[in-house]
Amino acid sequence: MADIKLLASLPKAELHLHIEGTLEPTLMWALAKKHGITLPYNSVDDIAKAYQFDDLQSFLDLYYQGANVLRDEDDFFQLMWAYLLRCKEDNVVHTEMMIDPQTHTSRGIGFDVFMTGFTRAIEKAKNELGISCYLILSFLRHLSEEDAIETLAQANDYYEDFIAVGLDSSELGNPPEKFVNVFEQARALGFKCVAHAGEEGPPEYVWQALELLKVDRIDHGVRSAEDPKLMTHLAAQKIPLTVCPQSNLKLRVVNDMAEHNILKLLDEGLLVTVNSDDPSYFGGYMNDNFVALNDALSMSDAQMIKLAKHSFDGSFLPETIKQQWLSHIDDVVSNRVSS
Ligand code: HPA
Ligand SMILES: [Zn+2]
Repeated sequence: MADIKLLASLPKAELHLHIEGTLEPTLMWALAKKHGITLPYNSVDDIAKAYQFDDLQSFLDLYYQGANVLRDEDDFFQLMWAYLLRCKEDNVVHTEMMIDPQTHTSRGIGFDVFMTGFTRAIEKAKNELGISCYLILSFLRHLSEEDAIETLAQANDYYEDFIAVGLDSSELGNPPEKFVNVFEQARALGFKCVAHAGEEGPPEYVWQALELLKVDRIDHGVRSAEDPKLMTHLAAQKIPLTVCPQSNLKLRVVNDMAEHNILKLLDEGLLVTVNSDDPSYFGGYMNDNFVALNDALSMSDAQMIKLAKHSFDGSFLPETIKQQWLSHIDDVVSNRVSS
């Protein structure tokens, strides 16, 4: 069983986080009141109680409904700032966050509104909390590729604020091959690429994300374990998998945390990382996910340290910065051993 005091002392990066999924019931309630929006809940407690899901789609329905309270620049600032304060608590020093622009543009809220709020909070976090942030423009895969292409064009004035493009929402029936052209355009513009694959979808979707979308990492990817050839490929190419344990449990990708395969993937040499996905909806932020794994699977200190190191290895940070954080982790570990 890993030492939880060690967890707090390890710097970590978060690589799979949807900013709209950090909307806590208290903020949702306050923003609904501010904008005169009627929610289908009677209290803040009622909101939290509604977060029981059967699968990905049942979650997405509430997630898009919740995002409807985000209306003005300050709402987006508050959302981002609250998450970055939580990062500080968990010793998350770097975060690469997905934004779903179509969730907002489809409601008539433009990039000028949400990007201004988000970047104001990010700048404040850089200065006051010492946290670095990258943004990932994520396309909603239940919508058409034309819609994704239009969204990429609309982001034109904000390209320098994004490091990558991503692909999220309803996976089954919306395979990566649907988005070949928009990912090709994004790569030509210099963006890194990520995609959700192998969460509910089969290993074939992970292959498509790698071979057709040419992604730099896979979000989730836990179903890769069903394909030995894919496992060998992921290990050999050091493709990061951004795994989200509490999300997998809440969305019934696994039936029991004790059945989660992340440590098996780790021990088989894959570059797996721990992430919170949509922490407000799934019951925990970064360290909560580590604790849930540790409680169910009793990870070793060595596994915990490796997962923290992988979070930087799998990030889009420049090599020099990655190395600084990796040696920082070595220092934390050796000080602990010697004290
Ligand atoms: O885990 C997820 N999967 C797919 N789409 C999402 N959008 C937010 N979270 C998720
Ligand atoms: Zn996700």
